[in-house]
Amino acid sequence: MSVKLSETVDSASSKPTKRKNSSFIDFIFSPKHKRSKTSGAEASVDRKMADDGTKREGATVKKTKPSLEKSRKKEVKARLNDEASKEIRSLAVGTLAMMASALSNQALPKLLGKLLDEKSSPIKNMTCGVGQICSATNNSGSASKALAIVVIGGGFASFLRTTMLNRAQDNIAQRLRTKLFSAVLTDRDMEWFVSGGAVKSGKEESNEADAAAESVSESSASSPGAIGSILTEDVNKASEVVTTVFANILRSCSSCAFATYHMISLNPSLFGISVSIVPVIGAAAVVLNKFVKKATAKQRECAEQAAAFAEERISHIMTVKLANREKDEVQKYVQLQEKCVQLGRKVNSAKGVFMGFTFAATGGALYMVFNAGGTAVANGRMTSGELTSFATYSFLLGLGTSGVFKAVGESTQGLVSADRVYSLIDGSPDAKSSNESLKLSRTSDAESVESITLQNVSFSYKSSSKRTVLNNVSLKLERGKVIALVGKNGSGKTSLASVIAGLHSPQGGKITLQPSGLDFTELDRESQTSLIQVVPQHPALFDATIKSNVTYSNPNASDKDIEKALTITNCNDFISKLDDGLNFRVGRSGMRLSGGQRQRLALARALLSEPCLLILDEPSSALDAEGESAVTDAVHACRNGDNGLSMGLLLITHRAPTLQIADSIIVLKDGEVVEEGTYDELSEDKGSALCELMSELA
Ligand SMILES: Nc1ncnc2c1ncn2[C@@H]1O[C@H](COP(=O)(O)OP(=O)(O)OP(=O)(O)O)[C@@H](O)[C@H]1O
Repeated sequence: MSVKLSETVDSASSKPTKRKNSSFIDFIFSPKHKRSKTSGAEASVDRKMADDGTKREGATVKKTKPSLEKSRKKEVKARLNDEASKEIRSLAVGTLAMMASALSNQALPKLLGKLLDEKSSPIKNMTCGVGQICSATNNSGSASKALAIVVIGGGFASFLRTTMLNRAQDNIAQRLRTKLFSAVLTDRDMEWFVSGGAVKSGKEESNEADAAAESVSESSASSPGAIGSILTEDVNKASEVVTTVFANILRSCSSCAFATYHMISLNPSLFGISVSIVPVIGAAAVVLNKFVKKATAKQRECAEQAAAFAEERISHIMTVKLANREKDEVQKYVQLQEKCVQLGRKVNSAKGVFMGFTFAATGGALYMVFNAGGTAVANGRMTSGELTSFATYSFLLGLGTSGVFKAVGESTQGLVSADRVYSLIDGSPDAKSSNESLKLSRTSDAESVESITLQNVSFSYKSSSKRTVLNNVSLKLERGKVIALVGKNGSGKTSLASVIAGLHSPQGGKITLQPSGLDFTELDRESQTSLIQVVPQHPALFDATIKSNVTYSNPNASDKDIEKALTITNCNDFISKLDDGLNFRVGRSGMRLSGGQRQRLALARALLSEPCLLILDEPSSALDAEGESAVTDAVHACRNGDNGLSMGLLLITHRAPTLQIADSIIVLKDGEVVEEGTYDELSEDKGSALCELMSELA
């Protein structure tokens, strides 16, 4: 059998591939405007350090030391810079346009002052001819013309700034979303999804949670609601950091610089008075920034919990309604929302205090400026137009200063979000790298597999690793043979099926392909799914047409193949009665079909990929009639494979008629195989584990 290394799916593509020596945002965030030098190697060391000292299973990071927080921050910034560098053209045009619009804003006060002086002293701008006939010189319209140019130019620059920066932001957000979605879908094993992704970060935070929050699953990190919240809100905030927020900081800084220059050139002593408030506002901003950062992290976590809660209740709406718990659930959701709102209020109050404080301080400074400036005008040291210009520049300086602080606050929030995004992208270090996987050729290698053998397979779930769910399980699954797997509830049947299908990796023993002896767990997912298909007890269908649901396992299947799979599974009968036939939309989770019809379609889907082994988890008793014939169809398909290529069938069942058609029965008890034999052999021995089990179930 020829085996080649898989074409590597670059799982690392979701991780930073290069680091820039200097960064947009280091300039902004570095306290002394010190550029961070983060090489790829440094970044990986950073990540290792972070991994060593932090609990980073899944989506969350538990910070233990300030230094780690620093290195993580550095890494997040470097990765955002990588993203920004891909949008350099839009960012450059947008930033230049923003600077141009800032310049036009700066020119306005001077031109307005000039216009005021021209209008208030028209005589200065008049030329008087012989006979004292005076007329306004061309000079009187110069301020108006310049104003018109500045206003139109400024408008165009604003248009350019908005479109280019938003374009860059949308592109970055789109790439982050794609990476994140791809990481979640491809890099995570089933364990991550079923165990909730992670132990939540910051126990100290959950201690503060109120009763409602505590009642919500602590492990919501991998819930669709939580992931959805990160995909939308956090990605938006993260992409803003290197686009609009960065440009806002630049604009505000340049605004401050220009205003300062003009104010000094107009009246240096007045400038001294007006900037006396800056250190006070700066100190307030530093305090605020620290608080906002902490509160934002808590707020985002709370939003994630609420989203996970809502998503779970909506997806299990039937259970909620059957238990008549709608009002209770709404109440819990309200409590969660209240908790989030309270955290949001803290952030908003802090911002409000800062804005109010800034307003009062700026107002005070303006009062002092006008007081001293009025005297200067009265003494003829300044014109009223110059004072107006000065006051407007003071206003712009205040606006610029608060703009810088506001943008720094936003970037702090954005970095918190970016950290959440990258933590989810990076994921669990246990996820199998596709680089290490083997790929089977579908046509030759997969078809040559005659059986799949389990030798002393042991397995525990990582979330409860001390409990052995499967213990030294050995069995052989051959093409053309039907094996029935029986056992009490919780004996490990579904877990065994998941391990065989490659959804979970066993901690002990081996699963090998015969006759090649290849290790099944070493294969990539594509090869694994080409060999083994599972039809679960409650198969999931997507809200799409019957055809796209059936071809989900093999999108390239021909119409002939689809027709054949539907015929084998006896789907044609009910499909022909539907208005749109194969194009009938099955509704969310296939709810527009009966349980048995869903089971049949799932069976057709599994057969369409022509596996070596099919695992069928029998439907529950409520679906008995339909389920039974679906099982019969599966048995038929197993024994009468195409081109003489039959398939193995592992049936998880309890029903006697199914047991009778099986070639062999395996009885599982507490994760161990306690009995194996034909139905006749095992049912003859009244003391057998099978008889004991059947009498218990009767
Ligand atoms: N995701 C999980 N994390 C931790 N433990 C789990 C998980 N899933 C199942 N278990 C545990 O593993 C054991 C075997 O469960 P499994 O679902 O395989 O049993 P089963 O034989 O299929 O049961 P049933 O007949 O009720 O479907 C159970 O004790 C169960 O509590």
